Amino acid sequence: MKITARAHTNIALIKYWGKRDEQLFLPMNNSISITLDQFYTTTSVAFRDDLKADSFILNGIEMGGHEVDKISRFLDLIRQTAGRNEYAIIDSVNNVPTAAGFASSASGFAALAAASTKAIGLDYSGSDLSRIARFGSGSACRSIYGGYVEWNKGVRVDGTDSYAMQILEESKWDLSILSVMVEARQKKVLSREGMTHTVKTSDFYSGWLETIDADLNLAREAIHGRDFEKLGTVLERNALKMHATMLGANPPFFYWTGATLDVMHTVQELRDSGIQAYFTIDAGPNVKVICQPKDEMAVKERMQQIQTVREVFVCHPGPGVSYIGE
Ligand SMILES: O=C(O)C[C@@](O)(CF)CCOP(=O)(O)OP(=O)(O)O
Repeated sequence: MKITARAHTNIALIKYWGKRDEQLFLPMNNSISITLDQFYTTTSVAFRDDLKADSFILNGIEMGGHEVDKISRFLDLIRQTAGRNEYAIIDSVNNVPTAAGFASSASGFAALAAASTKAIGLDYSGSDLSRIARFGSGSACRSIYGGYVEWNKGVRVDGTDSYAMQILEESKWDLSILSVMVEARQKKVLSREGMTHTVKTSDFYSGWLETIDADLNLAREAIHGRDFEKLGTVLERNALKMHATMLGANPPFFYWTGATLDVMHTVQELRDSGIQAYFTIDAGPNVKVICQPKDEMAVKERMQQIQTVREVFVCHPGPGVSYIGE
């Protein structure tokens, strides 16, 4: 039976940057994110006993090699959990503008986890689904829920207590998340490699871990209190500290380009002019600018005036995973 699921991508406000267990995808620290309304992946899965291997169609193109292997490794876990051995046909469509440079692994693996568990007969939801989506990509475990989400790192060695929970549903606090796309220049260091290298070599990584609980507490208080200035201040500082750990790695590395800095300076100029806007940056040169809906138009127009900005996509808090059709 074919099952279709949809999951939306998320942006971390307090970052996941480093694993304590690479095999079990167990993070060093908790992270907090917002699920976005505009960017999502829709994935259909059908297990069939007449297939000789998994097949993976992404945006209408049959994938091969590394892409299929990644999916099959994840499906092996699903098959093992269900005690089944059939192969599957996976058909995935990313509603993420390619220019957006968004890591669609979070929405991709959350949608795949939801569709494949249901298709194989596992009735997973909530924490069960978040826990198994984590094995696809850490940040995917947060996309199971909508709105404001926290991934609890867990303390158990086997990772059974490492999964995400919703802090506040999407309809309870509307914010504007502007995805500001700039020219990508250098080869992207994937976040998985980047965080592994940082944990292993960065002189600044211990400072990151020492200050993360204070950041998490401030972010939780800000979300519960709908305190935008408090949330913006902590999320911008947290992103800068994450990127600082990379500068302390050996060899150092960084994702920013001149255009990234153009956006960062402009956001700070907006604040100097009285408009509350804050930025966060992940494993790439693009910047996400967060503001209140009342300032969205002014902030978007200012971003579009920056010569080195290619495009600006506007998002708001979005929903958790859902099933479509069947
Ligand atoms: O999203 C965040 O908290 C912060 C980051 O985006 C910063 F770049 C990392 C996301 O890492 P992910 O792709 O989930 O890694 P995986 O577990 O190795 O697949």
